[in-house]
Amino acid sequence: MSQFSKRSSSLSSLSRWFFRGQNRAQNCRHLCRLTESVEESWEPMKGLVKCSANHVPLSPISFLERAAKVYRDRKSVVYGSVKYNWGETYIRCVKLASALTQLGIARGDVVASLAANIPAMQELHFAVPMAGAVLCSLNTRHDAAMISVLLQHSEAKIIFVDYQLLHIAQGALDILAGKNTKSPILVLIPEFDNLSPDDATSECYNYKNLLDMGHDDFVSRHPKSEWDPISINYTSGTTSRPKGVVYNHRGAYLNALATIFLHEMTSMPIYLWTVPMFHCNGWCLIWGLAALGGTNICLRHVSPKQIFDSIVLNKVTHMGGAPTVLNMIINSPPSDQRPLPHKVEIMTGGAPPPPQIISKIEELGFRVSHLYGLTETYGPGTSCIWKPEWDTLPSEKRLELKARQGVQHIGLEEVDVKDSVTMKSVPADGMTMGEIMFKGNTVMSGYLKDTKATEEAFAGGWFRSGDLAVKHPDGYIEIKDRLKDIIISGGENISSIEVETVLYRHPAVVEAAVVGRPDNHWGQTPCAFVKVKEGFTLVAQDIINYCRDNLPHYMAPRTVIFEDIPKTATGKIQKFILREKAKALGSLF
Ligand SMILES: Nc1ncnc2c1ncn2[C@@H]1O[C@H](COP(=O)(O)OP(=O)(O)OP(=O)(O)O)[C@@H](O)[C@H]1O
Repeated sequence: MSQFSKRSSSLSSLSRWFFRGQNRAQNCRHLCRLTESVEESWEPMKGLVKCSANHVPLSPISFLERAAKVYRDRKSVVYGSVKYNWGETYIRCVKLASALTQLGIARGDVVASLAANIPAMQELHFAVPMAGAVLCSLNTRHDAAMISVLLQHSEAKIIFVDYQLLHIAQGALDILAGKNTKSPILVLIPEFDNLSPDDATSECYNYKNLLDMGHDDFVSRHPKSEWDPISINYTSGTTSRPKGVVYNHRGAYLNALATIFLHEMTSMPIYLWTVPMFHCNGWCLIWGLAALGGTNICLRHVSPKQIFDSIVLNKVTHMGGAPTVLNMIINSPPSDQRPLPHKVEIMTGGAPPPPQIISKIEELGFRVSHLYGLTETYGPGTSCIWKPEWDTLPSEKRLELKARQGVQHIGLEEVDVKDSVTMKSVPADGMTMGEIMFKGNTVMSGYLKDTKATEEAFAGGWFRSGDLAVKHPDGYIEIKDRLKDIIISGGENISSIEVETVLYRHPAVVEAAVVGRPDNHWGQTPCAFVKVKEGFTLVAQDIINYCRDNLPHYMAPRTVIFEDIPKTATGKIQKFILREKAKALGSLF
């Protein structure tokens, strides 16, 4: 029986899971040797030539170069009154790349950014690789201490800083100076190319100067190999300290194309940025939009009113957002909402979307697609591909199907749910749990400077996600929990996602999260954190009774805490904070 079959796991089997990891590094090294010997024995057919005519390392840089010709006069970016077309964006990127090389940036150097969803972020995604360098876009919610750690770890030579985040970056550089560590050069990004007097007198470089410095005949440094790194993305830090995930040009190219397919985008879409551009390079869509000559609509601050206004004003066709963004839209006051002039495709992912949220956002005129992935898979890795025959099913069944994480996208070779010890696929019975594993060209190159973590992640020749799921008879996967989030009570596995789904059905609940509270008798008991809708009053017993009416009793929360729920900048609930709070309560029994 699988280690994670629904009602049979115990705490000891969970720890076995971790300890088997020690053998994984060995498996991984064995696998690499096998691969080498296969390549040695291959002989090419006579007369075939691999040359520049038929082989170019894949890189998203080529999307921009083509867009500058094919979509030259189409808008590439809109940010309030700032508008550039693809011809202008291309020239700006060439000049910026040229300026970076003048500042001494060489192939493989790291250039960091700390900025909101503004046009400079789009430009840096092309200009930095065009200078042969590696972009490290940092989470805008980090504090100075964390930014200093990430700058030191990535060894960034330059950091581009949004003027609104200057104090954070400056604080980080002060910390580095205090440690006698070499600081990166700071380049200030003002709100507009016209500098304010304050910006002009600042001692650091600024974005405008750099553009002026750059030459428009600079020849881009395309990658020598498509395996060359293009970006470093630190994970969200939802469960632990952020890890530096390295992407290469080939993976970025393929995932950008796969993601535009997932969004069902056709030529020249209009995309509203509510997904942070720093998160997995905007799920690789910054590059993907260039492939289609799309328009990037930038918003500095995301609010439901701005989203609705922008959709109407800019004729937005597509947008993306974590389930928390969707939840924010549906719970916004009617005065902030506007009737949608057309169907807007909205891609959600990053956390499990409760079916109730999907239902309500669709009532507002959006069409939801659901994707799943990790920073390690360049963002999107699977999608719940919709089948037309499902359209006529009862609403509850349709939502249940759409909340599943689905199947691999075209950029990946395989996604499977496996027993993490035996590496056997779990049966497609919708019941037996295993770990989601990935294989293919859109899996990270590895963790920066962390060989041990990289080997463990790839042990057995698959990338191990740490997410627990079941596989349904139609091959679609459904996440039950993160390995670190599953609650084990009296030897039973409790999926926090299943309990949360029931909580979201309660008419007075806006947001909910469930974690394990340590318990002397049961090991853990479910503890729910609940945010109640304005105008409603609930007591803990209301929630407990509701869950007991809709779930097996052992899954119902024993503790309920009413409060706001902490989230990361990418919209993920910070369960580690909630776990600390639950732990501080002590044992219930
Ligand atoms: N559609 C989805 N449904 C359920 N969970 C999802 C979905 N999309 C993403 N996730 C969750 O998000 C995780 C990936 O998050 P990400 O790579 O952004 O950083 P993180 O894992 O939260 O950070 P850290 O590893 O530092 O804790 C997945 O492993 C999964 O648990």
